[in-house]
Amino acid sequence: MAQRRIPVVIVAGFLGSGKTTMLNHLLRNSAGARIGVVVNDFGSINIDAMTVAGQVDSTVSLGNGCLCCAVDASGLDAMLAKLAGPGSEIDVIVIEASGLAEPRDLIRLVLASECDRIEYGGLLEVVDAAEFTRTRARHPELDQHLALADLVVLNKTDRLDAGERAALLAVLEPIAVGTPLLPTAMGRIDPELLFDRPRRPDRPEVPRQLSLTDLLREDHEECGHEHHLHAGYESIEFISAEPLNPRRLMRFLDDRPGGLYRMKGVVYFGIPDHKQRFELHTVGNFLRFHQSGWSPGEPRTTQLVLIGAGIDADALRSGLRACVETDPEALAGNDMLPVLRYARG
Ligand SMILES: Nc1nc2c(ncn2[C@@H]2O[C@H](COP(=O)(O)OP(=O)(O)OP(=O)(O)O)[C@@H](O)[C@H]2O)c(=O)[nH]1
Repeated sequence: MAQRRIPVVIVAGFLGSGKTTMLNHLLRNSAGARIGVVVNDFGSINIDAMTVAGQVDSTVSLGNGCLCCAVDASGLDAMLAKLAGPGSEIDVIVIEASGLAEPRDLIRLVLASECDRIEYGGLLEVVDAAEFTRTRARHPELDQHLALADLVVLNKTDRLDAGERAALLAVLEPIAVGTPLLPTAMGRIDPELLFDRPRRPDRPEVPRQLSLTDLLREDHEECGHEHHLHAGYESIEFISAEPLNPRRLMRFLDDRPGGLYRMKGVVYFGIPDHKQRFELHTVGNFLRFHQSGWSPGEPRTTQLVLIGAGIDADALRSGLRACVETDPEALAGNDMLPVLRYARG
């Protein structure tokens, strides 16, 4: 199977909105994923806490398999190539946009990258909920950033009461039309909203002593409960042994509700010439399919997980059930065109 490209997620947000706080949170709660973080200076990333294993030039190797590197926009492509180089063990690359460039320019840089081991993975805009009105007055371009974002992280909601929060959501919704708004405090987003837990069958987990990184995980710090990050999110599973109709699934995806932060899993379309396994991956508005072959003996089934807040589970399940094709013979190759627009090998 071809090596999967490494998704590159861009994190933007105005000064002090909480980008670094969120990155530190992701590094401490990476769920086994190896994260490459690109910042424009190391200053605020909590490197001490991550057991620094070594520093080479502008790259710091973190104890949990994550890498952190500092570049300006001109060095970005070279750094992406380095992070994603042959034998790279990085699962996801996160670029903190502050001081580097406008998010739009960064997206262009990533899309135009000559490195064929990466792919653009979406834009997260971090917003300081308490300062939103003042920030917007000083930086009217914030509206464009919000419109461009795939997921808006509404941080510092601890500083708002319920009425202020509702008023802010009412202002934001028409600016970021259809884009999921994710309220958080201290950037504590569930890492699985951004990337999958890696499966490393070649290296089974062996029992071991807790490392410093394990001990620093906020799960342990706060309540010792592994899955508390999922609290407040709802997770829905959908399984179908019958193939899905690609056009109907794309219509379902186009209309997915704003509270649906993440979808992941495998889709089986079963259309002649397109009988491959299509892995679906959405982060907010961002959507991508990865095509690959089925492993020997792997059942040809669609299996999806939907994660969100305030979502109507029954409506989503019945929406997906309506995508099941009862007459696959009626489908032709060109029914796959809407899917293939979002697909990579
Ligand atoms: N009350 C509160 N404070 C927060 C929250 N998130 C971050 N902070 C604080 O806000 C300040 C700025 O956070 P950073 O994470 O450094 O913000 P940033 O976007 O990386 O800032 P720059 O790198 O300067 O652009 C820090 O003092 C954080 O501790 C939150 O949800 N609630």
